[in-house]
Amino acid sequence: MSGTEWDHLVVGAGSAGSVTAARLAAAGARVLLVEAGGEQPAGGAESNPLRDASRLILEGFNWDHRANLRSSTRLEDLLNRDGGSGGNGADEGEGRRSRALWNRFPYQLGKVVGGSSAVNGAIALRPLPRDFDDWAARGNPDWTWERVLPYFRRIERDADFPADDAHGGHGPVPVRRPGPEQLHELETAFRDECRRTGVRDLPDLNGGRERGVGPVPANTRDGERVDAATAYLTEARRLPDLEVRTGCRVTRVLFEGRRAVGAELLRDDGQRSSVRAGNVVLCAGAIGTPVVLQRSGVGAARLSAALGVAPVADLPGVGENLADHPSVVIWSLPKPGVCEPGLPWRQIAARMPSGYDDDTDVQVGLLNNVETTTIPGFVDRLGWPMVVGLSVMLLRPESRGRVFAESADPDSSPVIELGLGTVEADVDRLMYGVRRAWGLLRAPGIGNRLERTQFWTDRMIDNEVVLRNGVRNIMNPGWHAAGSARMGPASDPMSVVDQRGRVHGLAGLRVVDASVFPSVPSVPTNLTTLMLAERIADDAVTDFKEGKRC
Ligand SMILES: Cc1cc2nc3c(=O)[nH]c(=O)nc-3n(C[C@H](O)[C@H](O)[C@H](O)COP(=O)(O)OP(=O)(O)OC[C@H]3O[C@@H](n4cnc5c(N)ncnc54)[C@H](O)[C@@H]3O)c2cc1C
Repeated sequence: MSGTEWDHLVVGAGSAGSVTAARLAAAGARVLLVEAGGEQPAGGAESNPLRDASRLILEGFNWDHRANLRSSTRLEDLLNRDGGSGGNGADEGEGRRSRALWNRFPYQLGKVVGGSSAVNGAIALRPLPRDFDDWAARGNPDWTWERVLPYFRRIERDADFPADDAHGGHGPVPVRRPGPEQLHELETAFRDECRRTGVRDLPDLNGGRERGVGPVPANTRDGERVDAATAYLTEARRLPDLEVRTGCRVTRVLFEGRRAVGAELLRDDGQRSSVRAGNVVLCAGAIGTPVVLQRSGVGAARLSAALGVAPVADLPGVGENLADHPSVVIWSLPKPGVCEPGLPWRQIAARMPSGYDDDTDVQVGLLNNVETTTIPGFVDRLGWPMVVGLSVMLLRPESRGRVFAESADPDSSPVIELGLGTVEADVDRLMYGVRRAWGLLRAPGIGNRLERTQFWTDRMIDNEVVLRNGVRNIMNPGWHAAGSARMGPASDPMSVVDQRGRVHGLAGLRVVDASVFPSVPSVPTNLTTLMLAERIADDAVTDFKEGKRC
């Protein structure tokens, strides 16, 4: 290894990496931020498609990951293969059978400066206080609602509830909700029908209260997405000691004994190199981070052996406990003239009990003005140019999946198994939620504005068996991968990092991204990731100022 020794090497310039690198660099640390994707196109919405918050960005700036929505025996096949070391297990023996079960879902996370925050739906929802009760109950008492609230306030510049005890008014991320006059006729009808069926108004879905229907907060300015890099890195990149290196992947972390000392890099042009750093901070996301760890020998010892990499730490939780929010969307064709291209697509949502029990367990949201050409392959599946969806998202799924490297080759794809619906109660709750959403859809204010609905009929909704099968086969993830290197006490054998993001049993290595969530919160995951990064960055800055390595 040669060249500069950095104070911090931050891996991945997504939601967490942007915050972490900016905060460390502002504190005077020499920071190298390495990002596998490229820079964003310069300029506003005319030249930079990533600014357009009226749609998801699923092509051009993404990892081309494929996910299995269920689970398979593929990991067991790999581990049990005789003398296996780093091959492609799915083509052999048992693996062939598991491949037959393979259900490939495009899982296009962000691969660009800004990461997934640059391609996402720009929904800026905070979790519920009970989400953090759960984090604390899993051995993380420093992560209660009271303790994380100041960090949410630090992030936000809330235009609707500016700077009070519960909201932030001066942070780098603008948060804004549509006013009643900005709602589309379908959105007003959705809100009215929710009210009529007993769901009360909740003007602030971020205020900590659970139930209610209200406008969806978004991290947008004048309709343009404000991603984490725009919010945090624009200023920070003017600092002399922050270097952002794009088109460059970290293939593995380098260790001296049990201390991380740097990483191996692979540029898009194939050039390999290595860098040294006092601290390595993995912010490669809930898919990227566990795979880098596994290829570095940090993970289940049996997996290190199967991959043929030297074991550094036996941490079986690396890659396990992967969670995402399953959802079912009921798609309809609007009557001519009801919807318009380019209008906002997700402005109103309701948190409510599905009816499975009395728990507030689903979010039902209206997806409006959705141009099917903006989602790869969608127009072919639906055949309609413009659609309206009622989406039912399960807030706190119990099902878990996993992600693992099948080969030490950094060019091989990770195996992603989301395990959706592997716990039956998740399917049950979604079934009840779909019934609830169907009732809303059939209300005259909404139903009269729709031409027809895809797939579902009254008879199917009424039939228990048909509904269960439909839900099981139609449920999709939300691209909210989390939990695959979870935070928890060292006494929990499946936890990977402590409450300050430090990897158990190792020095010089932190994980700061959605992979360390102890459980997936009741909302899409961006704001929670930013909060987590703000909080751990505080610790990292304190260590740096005291001259300590982590
Ligand atoms: C399509 C989509 C829609 C979503 N919609 C919403 C929404 O509306 N609201 C919401 O709250 N959340 C949403 N999310 C989820 C949210 O954006 C993510 O949870 C959040 O951005 C995760 O942040 P992260 O820092 O953990 O990972 P990311 O932001 O994904 O950052 C990881 C970064 O690391 C880079 N990387 C990976 N591996 C390497 C490597 N080996 N070397 C170097 N760099 C590497 C990646 O390219 C990426 O830039 C959505 C996500 C997607 C993909």
